[in-house]
Amino acid sequence: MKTRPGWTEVLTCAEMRALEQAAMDSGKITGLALMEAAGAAVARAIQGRWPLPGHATVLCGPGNNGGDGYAVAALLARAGWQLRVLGLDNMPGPDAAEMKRRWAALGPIELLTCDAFRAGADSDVYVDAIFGTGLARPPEGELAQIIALLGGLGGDRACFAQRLVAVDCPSGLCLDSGAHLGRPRAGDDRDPHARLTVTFDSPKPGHFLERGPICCGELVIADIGLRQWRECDGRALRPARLIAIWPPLAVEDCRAAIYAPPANRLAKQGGHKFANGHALIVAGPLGQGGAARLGARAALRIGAGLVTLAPPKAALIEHLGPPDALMRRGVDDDEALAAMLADPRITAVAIGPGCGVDRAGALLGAVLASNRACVLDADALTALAARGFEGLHDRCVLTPHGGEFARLFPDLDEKLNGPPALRPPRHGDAAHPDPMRHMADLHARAEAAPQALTGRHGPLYSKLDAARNAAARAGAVVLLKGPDTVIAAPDGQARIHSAHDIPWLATAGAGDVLAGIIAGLLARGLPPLEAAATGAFLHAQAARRFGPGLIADDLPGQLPGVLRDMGL
Ligand SMILES: NC(=O)C1=CN([C@@H]2O[C@H](COP(=O)(O)OP(=O)(O)OC[C@H]3O[C@@H](n4cnc5c(N)ncnc54)[C@H](O)[C@@H]3O)[C@@H](O)[C@H]2O)[C@@H](O)CC1
Ligand SMILES: Nc1ncnc2c1ncn2[C@@H]1O[C@H](COP(=O)(O)OP(=O)(O)O)[C@@H](O)[C@H]1O
Ligand SMILES: [K+]
Repeated sequence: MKTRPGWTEVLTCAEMRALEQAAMDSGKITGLALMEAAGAAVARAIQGRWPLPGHATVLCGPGNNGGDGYAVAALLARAGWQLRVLGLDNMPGPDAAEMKRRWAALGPIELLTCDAFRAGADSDVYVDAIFGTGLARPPEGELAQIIALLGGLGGDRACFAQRLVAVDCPSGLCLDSGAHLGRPRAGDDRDPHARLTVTFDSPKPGHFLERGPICCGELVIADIGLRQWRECDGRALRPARLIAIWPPLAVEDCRAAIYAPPANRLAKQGGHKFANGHALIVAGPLGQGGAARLGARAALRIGAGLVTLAPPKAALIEHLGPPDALMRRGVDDDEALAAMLADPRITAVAIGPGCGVDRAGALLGAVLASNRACVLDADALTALAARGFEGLHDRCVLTPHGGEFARLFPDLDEKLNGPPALRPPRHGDAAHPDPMRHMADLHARAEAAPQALTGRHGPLYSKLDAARNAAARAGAVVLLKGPDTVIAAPDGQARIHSAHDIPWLATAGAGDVLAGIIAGLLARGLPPLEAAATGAFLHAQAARRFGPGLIADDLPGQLPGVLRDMGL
């Protein structure tokens, strides 16, 4: 999946509806104008990729997504394309009905059935405008079969994949979760794969989560004129609570995050190496030191002023090799660790990689009691699951992969990975009687009670819901790994980092490097959410820069190049 560069605010489907409604209720823009803008954006995207007019088949569903489809058909026809339009005989809302009427003045509408779809001549482009953000339950009957046909059922998926343009999303995809309603969460062969997906105003979580990046193809985010309703005196009306960071965070964001002098005690240290913080990486017993060394090397490379590796004394001998910049100090028990952490110049701790569950369990109390910014990974997470969350605080970053997440939050994992249960619609999911007020309410509620918004979700429980619930329960930042890494803070703020483009990052030890990068950034004084999000991004950039064949040892060495590429 490709998107335009820069960080991008993400809106849930309910928030998108509220925004659209607020704009329309202002009286300054109509729903029809928004739909015209949406149709024009899709037509432009098609013409940009297929410059010569050809044959297009447009499949229009029962709602406004279908309305967009009729608008696209009319624009392409006027540009010289040969159109075949299939639609339903329902009565859509007024804007979609107007678009349908406008198309009907230009050409016929065949009934959208499997037989009709199959019977038609081959097209250069297929436009999927069946369902968008309004999908509320699994597609059934004819429409489900047509969606399966688009997915290549009974034929060659490639037959459509390169020619399928999705309006907002490939139909059947839930744009709040990235899963397909009514189908296995892991996906199957019937998921339509688009070459191109054009979405409006902002991406939705489902474009980045689970099956979304695989099924959406290239993602185009089209401005349809809603910006001014998201801003008030230059401020976002709604705080940026959910941000996607794929591909690059804007370089400026990254620069600010990494090199702006942190407004904390570190600044008092002037240009001294301590101004860049001191990270302590706890290591494990003899023969298991590699993971912690990977993390320590990464913490050094990302710019922590000092990094100390702390194995048991008996294992010090294992760490005699490079890097020479790394300091080593034996730490045998919690008392020794507490004594070490009495030094206020140690600004962050990472514990877990290669630590051993028993040692991690024995040392965890001292780490948490020190109240330091810390990363809890690997064995520390297993120990935490056994010990309970007491002592966690809002400067802790937990970095579980799926298995560790299941140990820590079994009920949330069950909701995420168990049989999908559709939720009933909730307050705020439907149009609000006073949408302008509704947007202002969203803003106020987010500031006053941050958890209020995190309960707003789509029909399926998503990875975003799971990470947010976990962070709220733990009272710490949770970074839930995977090709779609979700980072959530206890106050409901979240980031999604999509790494679907770098499957080679899933290699032994990559997580240890990530823990080290985050520890290094925490040591430098970044707030936990930013350290985790920026760390996930830089980690992935290192993997992108190296390319296939990557082993975890290669990642720290790529970091200077990553920073240089960003002009840092
Ligand atoms: N929200 C916005 O700001 C804009 C939305 N636009 C378009 O409008 C779309 C959303 O429109 P709608 O809310 O009408 O939703 P959709 O067009 O996605 O479809 C929902 C319609 O299908 C029905 N439906 C839902 N699940 C179904 C199922 N499983 N089987 C059969 N029928 C089902 C619903 O009752 C509703 O009528 C967006 O995806 C986008 O394409 C654009 O026109 C521009 C602006
Ligand atoms: N399919 C994938 N594509 C890209 N990145 C992935 C994929 N699966 C996992 N990752 C990333 O690879 C890293 C693996 O970390 P982890 O599971 O802790 O491995 P380890 O314990 O071996 O270090 C994480 O950063 C994770 O987000
Ligand atoms: K669609």
